[in-house]
Amino acid sequence: MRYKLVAGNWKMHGSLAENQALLEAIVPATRDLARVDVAVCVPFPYLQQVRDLLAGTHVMWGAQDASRHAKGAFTGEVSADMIAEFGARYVIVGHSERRTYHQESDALVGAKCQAVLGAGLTPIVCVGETLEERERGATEEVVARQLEAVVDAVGAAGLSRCVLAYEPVWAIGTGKTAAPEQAQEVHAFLRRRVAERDSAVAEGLTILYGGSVKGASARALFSMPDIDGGLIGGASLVSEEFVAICKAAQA
Ligand SMILES: O=C[C@H](O)COP(=O)(O)O
Repeated sequence: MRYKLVAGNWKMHGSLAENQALLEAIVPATRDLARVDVAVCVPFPYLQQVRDLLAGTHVMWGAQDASRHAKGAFTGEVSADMIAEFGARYVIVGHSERRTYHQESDALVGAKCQAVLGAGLTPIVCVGETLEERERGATEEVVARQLEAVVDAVGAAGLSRCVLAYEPVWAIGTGKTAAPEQAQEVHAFLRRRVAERDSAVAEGLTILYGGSVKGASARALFSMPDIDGGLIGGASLVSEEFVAICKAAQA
């Protein structure tokens, strides 16, 4: 049986003082959960602080993006190796905010995924449809295309070292959580698509749901057979909410 994973995506939020207070609340409150992994993905400048605060604790941590390049004249870019040097575990790749605001293509997301795996880190690869795409019945086509770009880049063996996150764009930061059955349908579809390549990889693949998850909505989502936890935005900045979500993920 797959473990659950609850990963906070702080996005562009935080300060040294706020991060410390948040982590000091989250660490003890999530210490003894059964079969739940907990992680936070933080802005680059806070990697060192988070490493120091989380050293020796059960809470894992990571970044929110990485360059496709290993090194070179790429002003403003941060390589996966640099992130790995801090001792990170995860890097979010292909979040819809990067696809939309930074024009990241499916091919670039695949290349970034490859770079992250090459650094020995675990990519949390995001896929998801816009409202317009859902309304015209293109959800499966869109997430399949996004998934295939990753599999083309890293193969089924590479995918087995990734976490997948289904994040319907219309549910991100809007307060409109997908209904558990609605999310389950897409998660099951994604797992079936992976199974067409490799059934063992599909069975072992952790697929998170992201999009306005709150303490109150988490348990119903996480009780679905193909939903293995959550990628949490806004609620990961509020310790009581994030802890409630982590508790809802317990077996
Ligand atoms: O990565 C997290 C997702 O974008 C979800 O964000 P949200 O929980 O604020 O809707």
